[in-house]
Amino acid sequence: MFWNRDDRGCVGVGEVLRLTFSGEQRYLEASRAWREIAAHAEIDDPVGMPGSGLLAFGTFAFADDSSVESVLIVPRILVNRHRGTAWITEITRVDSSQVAGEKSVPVLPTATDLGVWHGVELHAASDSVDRATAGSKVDDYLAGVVEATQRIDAGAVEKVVLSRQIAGEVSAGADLRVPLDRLSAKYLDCWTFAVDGLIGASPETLVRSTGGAVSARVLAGTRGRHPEDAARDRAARDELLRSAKEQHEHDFAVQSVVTALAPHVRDMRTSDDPFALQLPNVWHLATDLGASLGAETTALELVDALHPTAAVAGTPTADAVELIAELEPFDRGRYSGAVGWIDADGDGEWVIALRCAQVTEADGGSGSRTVVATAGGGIVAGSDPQHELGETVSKFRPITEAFSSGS
Ligand SMILES: C=C(O[C@H]1C=CC=C(C(=O)O)[C@@H]1O)C(=O)O
Repeated sequence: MFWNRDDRGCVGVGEVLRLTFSGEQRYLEASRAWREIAAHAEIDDPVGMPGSGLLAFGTFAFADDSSVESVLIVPRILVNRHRGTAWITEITRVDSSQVAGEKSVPVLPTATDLGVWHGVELHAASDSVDRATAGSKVDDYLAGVVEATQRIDAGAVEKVVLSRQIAGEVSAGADLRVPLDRLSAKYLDCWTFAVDGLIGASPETLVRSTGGAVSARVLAGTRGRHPEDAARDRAARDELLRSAKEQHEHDFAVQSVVTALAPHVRDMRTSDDPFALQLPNVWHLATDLGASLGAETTALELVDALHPTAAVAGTPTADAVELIAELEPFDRGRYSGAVGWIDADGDGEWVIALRCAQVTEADGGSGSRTVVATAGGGIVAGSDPQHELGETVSKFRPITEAFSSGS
């Protein structure tokens, strides 16, 4: 397991506890279960930093009725760093499955060079391929966008986020630290993560809650980057900042976060106007939000209040979620759900699982693993299907490049 942004993050090794959740109450059930575990844990934490002591990583499904399970995983060993400070945490489980007096031997990870990587091309499904296992079809996506704009014109929703999938196979023995290393080296403004096979680098902080301070970064509104042509790149950024359509789409996302957080926080403040966040693959309209935690609320309870924001579902939320279920021909799984960590105080950092891929367990026979990446975008009145398709291509880039055979 891996969680890192620039000079802050941690690696989790092994697994002492795995809790699974599903259904509408998954975030709240996870929060309740975690409170219970934390209350009974004996913790020796001389570090006292965000993420020190007992911690669980989690990845949650987007949809209430997803067949993909949501998990909290407590690693056996945690290796953390926070700027200039680094520490190791060992977690053991003392219950009936462990004999009294039994000694658990810490297995510290040893540094090894990055291993074999042959690369994988991720593709949308063609007519002849089963879309459940090999991505969705581009034509289905384009038809979905057309249908969505018609529904918007008819007043069914104001905004809906539609996504599509691409897929590929990584060969047996492939070292998944290679794509992770590439993501983390390139996407410095993003949280790079690997939790239960979900690998990605997300720029969107759903919520961070540490020591009573709450923050979020809301993103919606996108333009592809043109790093090879500085003038064109600047023009794309300026056009994004001026676009009434993108500002409108962004406002929905900010409003959904402000409304959901308001009952749980005090002194909420946001940046005045959206700013242009520069990532290696795209420009995004971004709004940063800060607040103080109002009552004793865990980070997972805040996630429950926030999910799904208009950046990944739409407006109004319930109608948008229904339309997504109707127009997307696949289960999103953990894409656009929350991924992050929670500690024994209930503090945590959760990002929206974007720019990511789910890697399956190795196949028993061939040893290969399937990689399914998902990306989407907000559809509002006047959205153009080809433009939206291009936007998904830009949003897939972190994953297609990280998993490619190139260096
Ligand atoms: C839904 C995705 O991005 C969201 C986050 C930022 C910008 C978005 C947009 O401009 O549509 C999306 O709301 C995705 O990356 O799959």
